[in-house]
Amino acid sequence: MTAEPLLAIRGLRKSFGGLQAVRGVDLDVADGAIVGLIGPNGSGKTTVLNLVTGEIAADGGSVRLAGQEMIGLPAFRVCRSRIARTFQLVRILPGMTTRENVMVGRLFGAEPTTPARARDEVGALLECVGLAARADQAGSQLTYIDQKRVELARALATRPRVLLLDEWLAGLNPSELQIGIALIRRLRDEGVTIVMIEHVMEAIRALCDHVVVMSAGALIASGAPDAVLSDPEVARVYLGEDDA
Ligand SMILES: Nc1ncnc2c1ncn2[C@@H]1O[C@H](COP(=O)(O)OP(=O)(O)OP(=O)(O)O)[C@@H](O)[C@H]1O
Repeated sequence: MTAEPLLAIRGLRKSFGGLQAVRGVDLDVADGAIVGLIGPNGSGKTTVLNLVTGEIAADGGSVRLAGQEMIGLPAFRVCRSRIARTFQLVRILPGMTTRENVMVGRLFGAEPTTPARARDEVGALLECVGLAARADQAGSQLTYIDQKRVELARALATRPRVLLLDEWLAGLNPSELQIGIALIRRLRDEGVTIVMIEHVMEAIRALCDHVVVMSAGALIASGAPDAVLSDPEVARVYLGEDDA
């Protein structure tokens, strides 16, 4: 752990009408860590990501990346500040090819470059996520899993320091899951700090240095994966809501 966390979330709040979706969340993410964000459906996990990335406006609180405040910035500025994400329900550009989708990240993220250079550079990312053979295929023709790979490559193309994954491993078969786990580990080893929302506990145990649990908009537990996943209160919120 470094003295200053790379990402420091304090008192983050968001209500939708009368529903308090996020009620005062504090979270430190150390540089180089993989942090797991778990909890039952509707507990507020994706809303935290939406607040961090500027996709929706917070009611209160602070999100600092290396000391720089993100709250109040539009989403594209958060991205250029080096926070990137994938979406729970994939959002690729279906009329563009795989390569063009990833180029969008390179052209509009941090340190944007020319289209010609972006075209050359994204080749390595397509290779990294296993999409080199489908570089020129239309996004609309890709399988769901390949669309998830496109989203990951596009996020990486923006050159993030912090990568937020929203159930990126969901829906993978057992061998794809092992490949996905190895890929996330490799990204961390290459210097990307990762926060991952995930229901696949095998992946949480395999990857995370630290796990935090949300229930009804609040953090109810945090710590090392084995300790958190054996916490009776954590089991209760999952099993009680039939949601593990
Ligand atoms: N834009 C919105 N407008 C109204 N309510 C919302 C909005 N976004 C989220 N919510 C509500 O806020 C609560 C938290 O939702 P959120 O998607 O953050 O949960 P989650 O923990 O990510 O769940 P899941 O695991 O199902 O993705 C839910 O009750 C949800 O219906």
